Amino acid sequence: MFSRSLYQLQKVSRSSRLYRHDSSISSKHAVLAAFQSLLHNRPYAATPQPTVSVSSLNQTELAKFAAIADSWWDVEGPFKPLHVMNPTRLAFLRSTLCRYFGKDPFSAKPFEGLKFVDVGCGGGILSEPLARMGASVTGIDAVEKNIKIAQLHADLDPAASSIEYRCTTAENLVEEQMEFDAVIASEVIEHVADPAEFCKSLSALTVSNGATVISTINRSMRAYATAIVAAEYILHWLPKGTHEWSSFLTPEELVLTLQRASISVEEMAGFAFDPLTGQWSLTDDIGVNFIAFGTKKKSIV
Ligand SMILES: C[S@@+](CC[C@H](N)C(=O)[O-])C[C@H]1O[C@@H](n2cnc3c(N)ncnc32)[C@H](O)[C@@H]1O
Ligand SMILES: [Mg+2]
Repeated sequence: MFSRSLYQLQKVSRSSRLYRHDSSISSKHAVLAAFQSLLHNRPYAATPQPTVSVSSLNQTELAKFAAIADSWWDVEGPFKPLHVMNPTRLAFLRSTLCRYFGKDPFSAKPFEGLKFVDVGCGGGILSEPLARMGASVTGIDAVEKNIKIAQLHADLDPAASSIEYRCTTAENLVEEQMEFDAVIASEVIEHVADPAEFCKSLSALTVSNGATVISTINRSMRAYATAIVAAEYILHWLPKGTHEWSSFLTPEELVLTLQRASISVEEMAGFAFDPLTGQWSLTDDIGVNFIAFGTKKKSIV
């Protein structure tokens, strides 16, 4: 019910601005720069040749998380939306990953025997339940304070204390030649310096025939109205300035970016918030918050 065929997504992508042809773009780097400038709504300059960033770090974004790191486990604090969204994203992860890896979704530890990395894990809100579901979890974050808080919290629960937390980046783990059955980056890609390079790192960390899962916010007018204006300025769920609308990716852009990084998106779902119950649920509507499940097939390059 929640799946969308890649064919449908590609059809949408073909009509999107990512496919516009510019004859002044000749080299691979220039194409990448043009692609990035389109993603960020920044003007594209053909010369001089840009240096391709190898770091996913955006220091301004990291400072925002460092400033509120003490509140990761305050369920009424600035990370409340992540706490409330947790059961819904876990339902998607349980269903897609169990189906893909041939695991029983109804067992107590459905992810037993699987190695996951939670990239941009923050205080470990997602890493902990994944570990309790049996996965061998590595949680990484670029902010040292986040990792310290994640470690302290995980130490309170023997079922979560197996998580290996490290203050590092996806690209550093690639250099260490680490690989995982599933690479998960939830609510992170909208905060990185270079989404295309970030996706390449996530792909490199994914074992051949493994899975990559990304959740983020759509660059839609509805997302501007709800995820920024309502959540930050009216309801004060998040500190003002948490999100930059221009840093969001549309689902079509995410699919294309992952495809260029050898990850084929096979399933997508939206998250819908019900203001009456205060709960999130999975939906076909990917207009605001959405999550994509992809796989790394040997044949795609
Ligand atoms: C919105 S939080 C999401 C936390 C966690 N994934 C969750 O959903 O509960 C984004 C996190 O990504 C981290 N982050 C941002 N850019 C990063 C990067 N380039 N590499 C690693 N972590 C990064 C931030 O420090 C922050 O903890
Ligand atoms: Mg975010």
